[in-house]
Amino acid sequence: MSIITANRTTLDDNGLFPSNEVMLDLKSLKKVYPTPKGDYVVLEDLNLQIRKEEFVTIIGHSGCGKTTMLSMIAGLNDISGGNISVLGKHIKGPGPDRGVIFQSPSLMPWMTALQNVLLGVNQVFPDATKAQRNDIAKYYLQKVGLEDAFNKRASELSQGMQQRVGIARAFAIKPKVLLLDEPFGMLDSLTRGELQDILIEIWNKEKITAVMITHDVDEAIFLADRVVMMTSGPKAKIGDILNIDFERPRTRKSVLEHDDYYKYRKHLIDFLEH
Ligand SMILES: Nc1ncnc2c1ncn2[C@@H]1O[C@H](COP(=O)(O)OP(=O)(O)OP(=O)(O)O)[C@@H](O)[C@H]1O
Repeated sequence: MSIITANRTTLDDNGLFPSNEVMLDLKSLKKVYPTPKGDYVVLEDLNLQIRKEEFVTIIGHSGCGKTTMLSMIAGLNDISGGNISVLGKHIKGPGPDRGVIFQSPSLMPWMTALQNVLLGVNQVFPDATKAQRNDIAKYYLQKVGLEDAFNKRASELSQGMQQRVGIARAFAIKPKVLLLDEPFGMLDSLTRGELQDILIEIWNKEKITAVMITHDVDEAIFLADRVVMMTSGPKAKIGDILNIDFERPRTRKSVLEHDDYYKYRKHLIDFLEH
C-alpha cells in the first residue's frame, strides 16, 4: 500500500479553505515591537489558515518571528494589526481553548507532577468534583508514561520527565488548539523520539489542532500534515507551505524509507538556505 494520499481538501477561488474546516485563521497579522532605534516590524501581512485536527509545524530562521506568532495565537502577546480567530471568533487574550507547551515546561518545582497538572485542570473544570479532576490529571500523566511518578516533586524529575508533565498539563485542559514552541529542543534524541511518539498518539486520539515550532527539519516532516515556512524578518510572512502526504499512523522507518521523504527534506532545506 502506498503511503502517499491525495490532498482531500479543495481550496476556494481565493485560495482559502472552506470556513467550516478552519480552526485557526490568521488574517493580515502584524507585530511591531518598539525599540530604542524605532519600531521594529517583525511580522507584516501574515496570512495562515489551519484546519481542524491538523498538525502543522512551523520552520524559519532564528529570529524571524515564530515565537512572536505563536505567542500572539496563545493570546500572550498583543496584536499590532490584523486579527486571529479560533472557530471564527476573534481572540482577545489567552483562553482554555488554547494550550501551550514551551521548550521549558516551567513547573512549580515544589509541587508534585500531579499537583502541577491539577493547577490547570482546577481552573478549567471548577465544577467537576475533586475526584473527577484527579482522574483527568492522572489519566494524562499515565498517557505520557508517568504513572509511577504522580507524587514526585517536579524538582526531582529529569528534563524529559518534566516535559512529559508539560505535555500532560497541556492536554488535560482539553484545548481545541495545542501550541508548541520547540517543546523537545532541549532533549536528547532518544527522549525526543519517545516524546514525539507520545505527542502524536495523544493528538491523534484527542483530535485537536496542533501548531508546533521546530528547528528540526526531520521532526517537522515526521509530525506534520503541513510544514509552514516563514520568511526571514523583518516583516516576516508565510513564505511557502509543504503538504506532507504520508499516511497515518506513521513510523519513522516507513517515513525514512519513502522516496518522497528526501524530496520533502530537500524542499525545506532549499527554502532555509535561500
Ligand atoms: N519583546 C520584544 N521587544 C523587542 N523585540 C523583540 C521582542 N521579542 C522578540 N523581539 C525580536 O523580534 C524578532 C523575532 O523574535 P522571535 O523570538 O519571535 O523569533 P523566533 O523566530 O522565534 O526566533 P528563534 O528561532 O531564535 O526562537 C527578533 O529579532 C527578536 O529579537
